[in-house]
Amino acid sequence: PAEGIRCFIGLGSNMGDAEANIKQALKLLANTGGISVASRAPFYRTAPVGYTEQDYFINTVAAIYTTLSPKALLEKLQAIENKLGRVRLIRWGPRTIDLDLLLYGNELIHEPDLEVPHPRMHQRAFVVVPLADICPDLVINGEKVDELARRLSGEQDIYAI
Ligand SMILES: Nc1nc2nc(S)n(CCO)c2c(=O)[nH]1
Repeated sequence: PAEGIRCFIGLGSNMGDAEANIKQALKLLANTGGISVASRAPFYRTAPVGYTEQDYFINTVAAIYTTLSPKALLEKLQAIENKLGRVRLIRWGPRTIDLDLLLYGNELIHEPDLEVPHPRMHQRAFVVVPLADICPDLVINGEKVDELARRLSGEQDIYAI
């Protein structure tokens, strides 16, 4: 059986070969001590939200189990972003890879450098739609994630690829 806490990670890329970047990030994640990748959703092409003057993204969500603490897990995610050449030119701007810690078990974490559940995840089709693919019974912000996915995908451009 998988060991540790079940977490959900959002993966996104809109620079370079986005699908290859995400596949590489998943491989690095699976090869990280203290992390096992349990499942991932299909890939989606998604309209940029937040900073919209940029290309469409490829997004997915993965379920992992980890024995790492939230901070240690966050450091591993950032290390993978750096390894794949993440350059922060414009905050919210284009990126080769983005790994967001969405959920860490049922924990609520409010620290300057870490907020879990991710504060904007319930507003983002690019998170909620793939999340509903792998865990439709989750409840986010008091709403079943599969209902949230149906509602948000009617408002934001998102295409299964
Ligand atoms: N569609 C889409 N829009 C985004 N805006 C930001 S910021 N990001 C980076 C993830 O927080 C994304 C993204 O991954 N996908």
